[in-house]
Amino acid sequence: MSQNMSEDRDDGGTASPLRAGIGEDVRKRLDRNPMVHRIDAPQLEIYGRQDFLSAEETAGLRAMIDADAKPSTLFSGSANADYRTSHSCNLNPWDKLVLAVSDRICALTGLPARHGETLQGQRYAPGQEYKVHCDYFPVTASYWPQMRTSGGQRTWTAMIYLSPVEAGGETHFPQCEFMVPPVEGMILIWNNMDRDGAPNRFSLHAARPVERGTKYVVTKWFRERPWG
Ligand SMILES: O=C(O)CCC(=O)C(=O)O
Ligand SMILES: [Fe+2]
Repeated sequence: MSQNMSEDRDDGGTASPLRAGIGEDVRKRLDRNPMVHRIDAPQLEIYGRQDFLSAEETAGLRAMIDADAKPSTLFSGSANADYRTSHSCNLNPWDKLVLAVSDRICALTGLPARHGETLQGQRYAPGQEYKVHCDYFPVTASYWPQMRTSGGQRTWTAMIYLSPVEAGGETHFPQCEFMVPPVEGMILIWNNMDRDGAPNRFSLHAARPVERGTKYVVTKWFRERPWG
């Protein structure tokens, strides 16, 4: 393999001033927002904010998910029957509510709208889960060259809980030894990169199986460059 090819392939997997700068900008912005609290995890930048959406907004998004959700696939497109057992869908980016929620996420984080992927909705019935994974792209994946030219690496993830869950359904960060129980209307925001802008293995996470109730979330993944 030529030097050039290996540089191409490794671009998303190494330290990067661009990604480090994005991390710092968002961190500074969230740190000075009194409504936002930093979750105490020394190896991971992760924040929460309660009441990010109203009950009317969460109900509206749940209805959109119920109308469109299909069995979830993995990013790789692989049919992995028991890895991600939820139902999911991309939400219509031109819908008024979806636009308002996306704009609010961008205002909170300071991240540009054009770096954000389409808001994705997800629903978990009892027993359904999303096993441990990282949201950033592995540069060894077959789809990486395509991702690299369509916005590059994923940096921050913003996820909003749209329903209370009676039992189970926590978002678990096993490398950091904590989990977040779903609270309707709360947004969780974390940086998938470390301080140097390299993929952070401490961002590994899972959606634990729902035990009782139904869990709904929306997720927005942000790229290091404009997406598309
Ligand atoms: O549902 C959750 O708690 C986590 C979802 C998730 O990991 C994702 O959408 O990338
Ligand atoms: Fe995830």
